[in-house]
Amino acid sequence: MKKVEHIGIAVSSIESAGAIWKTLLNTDIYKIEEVLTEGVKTAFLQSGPNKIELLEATTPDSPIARFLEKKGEGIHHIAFEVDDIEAEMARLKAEGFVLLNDVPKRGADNKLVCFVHPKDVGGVLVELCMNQD
Ligand SMILES: CC[C@@H](C(=O)O)C(=O)SCCNC(=O)CCNC(=O)[C@H](O)C(C)(C)COP(=O)(O)OP(=O)(O)OC[C@H]1O[C@@H](n2cnc3c(N)ncnc32)[C@H](O)[C@@H]1OP(=O)(O)O
Ligand SMILES: [Co+2]
Repeated sequence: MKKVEHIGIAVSSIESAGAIWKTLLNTDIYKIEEVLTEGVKTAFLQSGPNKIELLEATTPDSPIARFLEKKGEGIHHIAFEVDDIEAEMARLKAEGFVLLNDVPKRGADNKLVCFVHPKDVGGVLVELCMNQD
């Protein structure tokens, strides 16, 4: 794993949470993207080398909708950048981690992603992501 690529934050509304984060970080949202397969709308802000991903549910059965129902707004996942997602998935699987998708799937920002179950990481949902370009 190379570095933390982004921190994902579940929000009820990108409009209202975005306003808070824009003021906090003193920067604008530079990209808004909907990922239909995850049932989410994402908004990205950059703070120095760090990236914040705000996630709003777009469907009632989205992982973000379920998370908001159970836990409310807050940190949803930590994403790590990897060079070779399939190799990293194989390594983690061999180490006994439960992966939430068997093959890499399309994420936001032109990335391939895979999630590791939070029950295997002390209650933290981990995302692996790899640039597609
Ligand atoms: C935009 C694309 C991409 C990117 O490019 O960055 C994204 O970031 S997409 C982000 C949204 N997508 C996902 O989260 C996909 C992976 N998540 C899942 O597959 C599910 O959410 C889950 C983690 C398997 C949980 O689903 P499910 O079992 O159906 O939900 P429950 O509500 O029943 O939860 C079971 C259990 O897990 C705990 N949980 C759920 N989410 C999280 C979380 N984010 N962090 C920590 N723990 C989480 C939940 O509290 C339950 O625990 P118990 O109550 O103790 O059983
Ligand atoms: Co993410």
